[in-house]
Amino acid sequence: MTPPRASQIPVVVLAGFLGSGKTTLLNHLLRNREGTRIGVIVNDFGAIEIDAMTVSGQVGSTVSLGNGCLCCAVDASELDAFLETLTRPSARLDVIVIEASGLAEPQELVRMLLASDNPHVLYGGLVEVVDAAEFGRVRERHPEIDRHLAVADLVVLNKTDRIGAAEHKELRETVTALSGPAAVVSVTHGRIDPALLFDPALRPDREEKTRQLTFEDLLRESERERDGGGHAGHLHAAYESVDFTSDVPLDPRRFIAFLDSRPDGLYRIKGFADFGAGDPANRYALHAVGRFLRFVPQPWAGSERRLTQLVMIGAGLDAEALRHALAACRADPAPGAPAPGPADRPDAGDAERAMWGVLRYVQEAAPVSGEEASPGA
Ligand SMILES: Nc1nc2c(ncn2[C@@H]2O[C@H](COP(=O)(O)OP(=O)(O)OP(=O)(O)O)[C@@H](O)[C@H]2O)c(=O)[nH]1
Repeated sequence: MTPPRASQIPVVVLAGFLGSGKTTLLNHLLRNREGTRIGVIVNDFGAIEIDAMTVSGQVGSTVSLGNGCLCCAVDASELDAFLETLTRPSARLDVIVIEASGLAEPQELVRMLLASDNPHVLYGGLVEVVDAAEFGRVRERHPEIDRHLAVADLVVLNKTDRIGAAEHKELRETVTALSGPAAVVSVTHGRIDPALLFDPALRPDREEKTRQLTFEDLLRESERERDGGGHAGHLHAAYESVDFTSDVPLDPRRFIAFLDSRPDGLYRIKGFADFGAGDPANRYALHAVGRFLRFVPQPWAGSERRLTQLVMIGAGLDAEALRHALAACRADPAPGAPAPGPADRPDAGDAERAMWGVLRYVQEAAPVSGEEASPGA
């Protein structure tokens, strides 16, 4: 039997004004993808499978950006057609990035993605790249940048090498105020940590140890040399990752209240939640990016240890406060009980009602590869 692949693929929208550094960031992701297969849709209306691009060594020049505007020129059905191709199991992609034209209204693209009826598409966030050195001038010419920042899930303040510390501080304050709850990371040359956008692939066919040096490795090597031999240490400087594990089930109402008021800067949450008596048969896979939240119930395996395991990724997170807030979401044991057990659980009706808040965000799992229509069509 073929091992099931992820049934839903995150689709990330990469936006930003002309010259802000979108292509640079995309190339950086391609060079540091660690086996993750990335599909890219660019606004010359082509869908490019990235493995072919990296192998050819033409990453930068192959992504020729047309003059068109993706969200105007590609109507919903065309975008759906590209996504349909790229989300097919045969493409074996782990993440798809749509690079929006410098002039595109990114919120249109986000709306199209959220409205897509392709069951394999999972919204992966809106990343807005900002040219730190040009922000003031761009804002004068294009006041709509405020609107773009307001809807972004992650703001990448790029080209910070071109401004001084005081200007940087002031700019961060302005951008943070405009972007509300979005995480803001400062970088040079688009070097965000790829883990902000996608997880390293856990691919069964990945030849991890024995593989040959690839072109991608060479590109990365030469980039390091250019940076003065330092390893890509700044990669990890820009974000924090906080994990939380509990063997006491979560109280669904408290957990939803936590999610509804999650702190600014928290860009992604992923993992699994155990709601105990709320749904003893399933764990709930959780995917949150920016303000977007989705649960997918998945049956517990018989022997599986019932745990809640969450990873939170963002910028400027207060790890202690987050863990504390999550600990407070745990279901209370019954008074006097030494440890929670089946007898302590609330009555079934109340437990079910408590799940209503969670069920608002539930999407049934998409079929896995074996159930798909033939891909070659
Ligand atoms: N100094 C400096 N230059 C950068 C940085 N990031 C990108 N650049 C340069 O900025 C220019 C524009 O970068 P691109 O990645 O092409 O920007 P883009 O947003 O894709 O541009 P469009 O396709 O025109 O919208 C290129 O010459 C990059 O080499 C940075 O952090 N610092």
